[in-house]
Amino acid sequence: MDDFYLGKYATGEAVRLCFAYKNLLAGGEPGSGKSGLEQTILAQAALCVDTKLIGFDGKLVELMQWADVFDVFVGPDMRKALATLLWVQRLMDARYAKMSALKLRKHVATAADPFWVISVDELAYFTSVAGNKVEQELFSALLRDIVARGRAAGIIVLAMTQRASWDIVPTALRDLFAYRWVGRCSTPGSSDVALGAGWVDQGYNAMNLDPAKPGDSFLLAEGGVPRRMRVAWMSDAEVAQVAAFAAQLRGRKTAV
Ligand SMILES: Nc1ncnc2c1ncn2[C@@H]1O[C@H](COP(=O)(O)OP(=O)(O)OP(=O)(O)O)[C@@H](O)[C@H]1O
Repeated sequence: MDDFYLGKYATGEAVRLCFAYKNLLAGGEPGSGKSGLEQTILAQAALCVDTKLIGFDGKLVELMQWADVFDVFVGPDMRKALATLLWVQRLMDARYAKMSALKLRKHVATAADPFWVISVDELAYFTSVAGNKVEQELFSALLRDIVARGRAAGIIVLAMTQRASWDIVPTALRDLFAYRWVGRCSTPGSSDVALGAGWVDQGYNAMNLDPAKPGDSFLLAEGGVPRRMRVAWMSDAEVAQVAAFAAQLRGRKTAV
């Protein structure tokens, strides 16, 4: 989980990020390249033997190719979504109890006690479309708790959203993400919601990204300054090949 390749900075350097103990928020209008980013990350996480994966896919489109790789897959099913987050919260609490007993500040991931990567696509589906208001609020509260406390316990959240707006990504949630990525947005406000307030005024405005270049984006990594980048792209056939190999690696299915 410590050296993932995501694409190239505008300067030509490779974008490499450590995902151990780091969460990522990705926002951008439809077609801006969020799925490309998500697939690139999942393709690498799926090949890590000390990592388990949970996919939330309200649209049943983006993550279906990883269905045989996910340890838990949640489609458009709010009850399963909530049950899954409650299970993750219990796992997190149990890990904290163990860490506290062993006087450890971080969970040490092993194949037997791995990292859990939770990919949520699309955040707004579970917080404002599916289920009723009480369920949506519970989903938001559980996810916020997991993003806030999960890192040290080896639980990593990747949250994707087309709707980078304050109601979907409140500041208190956004600020918990060490990594923030924004693809093209239709308003400067959305750009700031994803990256952080004030970046548009400093010239980092995702509304100015070229809509003809999906994957063109800004990446803010841990308190730095956003950097322009282009996400690497994997075709459906390439994703299918990696997914089949990862499934085989995980003892699920024979690779094609
Ligand atoms: N990094 C990239 N390089 C080249 N082409 C890309 C890249 N990212 C996306 N594309 C192209 O743009 C299309 C839309 O991208 P993608 O599905 O990733 O957008 P999205 O933001 O996830 O959209 P939605 O919110 O509708 O799911 C892709 O099908 C692909 O053709």
